[in-house]
Amino acid sequence: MKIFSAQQIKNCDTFTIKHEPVYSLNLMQRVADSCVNWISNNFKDKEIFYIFCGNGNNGGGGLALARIMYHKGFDITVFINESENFSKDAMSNLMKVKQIARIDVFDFNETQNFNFKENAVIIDALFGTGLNRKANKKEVDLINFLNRVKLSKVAIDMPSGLSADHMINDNTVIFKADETLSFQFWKKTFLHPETGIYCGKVHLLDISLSEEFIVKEPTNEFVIGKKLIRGIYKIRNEFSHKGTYGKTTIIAGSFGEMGAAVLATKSALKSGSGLTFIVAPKCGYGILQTTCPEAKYIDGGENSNYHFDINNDSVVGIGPSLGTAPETESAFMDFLKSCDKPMVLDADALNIIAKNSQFLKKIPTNSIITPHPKEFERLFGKTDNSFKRLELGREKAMELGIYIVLKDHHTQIITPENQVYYNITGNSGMAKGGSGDALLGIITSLLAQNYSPKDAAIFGVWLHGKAGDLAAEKFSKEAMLPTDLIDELGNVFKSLA
Ligand SMILES: NC(=O)C1=CN([C@@H]2O[C@H](COP(=O)(O)OP(=O)(O)OC[C@H]3O[C@@H](n4cnc5c(N)ncnc54)[C@H](OP(=O)(O)O)[C@@H]3O)[C@@H](O)[C@H]2O)[C@@H](O)CC1
Ligand SMILES: [K+]
Repeated sequence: MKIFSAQQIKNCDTFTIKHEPVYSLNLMQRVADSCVNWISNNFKDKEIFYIFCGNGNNGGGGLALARIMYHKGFDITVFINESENFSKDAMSNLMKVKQIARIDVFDFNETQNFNFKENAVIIDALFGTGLNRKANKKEVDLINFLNRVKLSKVAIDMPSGLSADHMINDNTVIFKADETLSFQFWKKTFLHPETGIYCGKVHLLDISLSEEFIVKEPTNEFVIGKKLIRGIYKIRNEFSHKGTYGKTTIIAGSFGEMGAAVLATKSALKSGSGLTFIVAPKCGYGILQTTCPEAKYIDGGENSNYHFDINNDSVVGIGPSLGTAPETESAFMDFLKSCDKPMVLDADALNIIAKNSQFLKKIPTNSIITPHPKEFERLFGKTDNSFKRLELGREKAMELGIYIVLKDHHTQIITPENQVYYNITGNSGMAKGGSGDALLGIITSLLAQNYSPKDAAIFGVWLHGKAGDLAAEKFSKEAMLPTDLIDELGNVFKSLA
């Protein structure tokens, strides 16, 4: 799914209006209809709606929504800024609302003394993608006031005050929505933690904008959708044997932290690897042979790994709980110098490289690194926010010729071709030690099965999140464990096949 900027979305609206063709007022009606459908289906216990409408087309959509909802039997009150000029389509919808005697229309000034009823819903149709200035005092006061009212809140297209494309300033005032009903496309700001927090749950409504425009318009930012995953996923060939599905070698674990090796190995086994090896210290031998009998054990040292005796034609995933003992560090660096095949690196493998940054260039081209924000910072330096972090990630992925899986609520896969793929599967139940180890196992296993590094990273991150969602459904976000996530991988594969 492509991510477009506010300007590209505007161009898409204009193109659709011209080429479908459809009157802009009718497109606005379509927008409102799609919102009414969603609201009728999802707010069955709500009757009273307070709709706050701006003067541009976001407000115009809100006014159309007010009329349609009124005719469906909802109790509607509208708030507007009477003193400002309205866009043509907003004015046309305002006139229609004013003809309905039973819809009360108030000025924003009257909000503070208004008696809001319980169990009602506030709808924010103040600003959408068109906002290109700071909100004025009247608007800021209104948004601040609405943010204090304790009712359910729905934003139309975007929470008002948010930009579609950019990070916000500390003093920006933004409507805080529980649900955001947006049209057709994810906006970049919905996907970053500092700005996405204002959106609540995002629901994309299809308003049939021009497919021709969408296909042709270039972008280098995407959201990973089902269609992309279905294109990547390779059904297993029945005429095959274990050699068909590659060799995976996990290098992980140290004394007291053998769980990381178990999780990474199990994940590799459970995501289809033909043959799986685990290089781990002797102290973990019993644990690994018991928990992962399908994997072949390779001795990596006494209490930590310091000789990496790997099968040359296998794909390596290295790092979980490797430790940073001096003998491990020097063995790892020798290993890195000797490799030219893409591998997957996480955790202590990245921490060791961060301490010796000249080794960044030794990471084989087309490898995949999977840092969380702190590991990213250790590797590449501090940035002010997640938008700047992503920009730095793009520079580094291009410079080093590697894939960076930047772990976050919406993990970003950054390619050396300067593309970014945001993942939207997964949940806060995965914010637990061990989740990253499972991700390393999955991605390494896919790479070993001949998925390209780009596909392995995208598919691996998506699978991991999807399995996490199934585990959360079963056990709750609080109680689910990375082990439960690994157990759900099978159900995700079943849903794809
Ligand atoms: N084409 C369509 O029908 C479609 C429309 N869609 C919907 O429209 C939204 C974008 O609408 P948009 O560009 O009008 O700006 P919008 O986000 O409301 O910003 C608010 C500020 O803009 C200004 N303002 C702008 N024009 C003005 C005017 N003529 N007359 C007066 N003011 C005007 C004004 O600011 P000011 O002039 O005071 O600086 C206002 O405060 C989009 O998010 C989506 O909801 C789509 O869903 C689908 C197709
Ligand atoms: K809005």
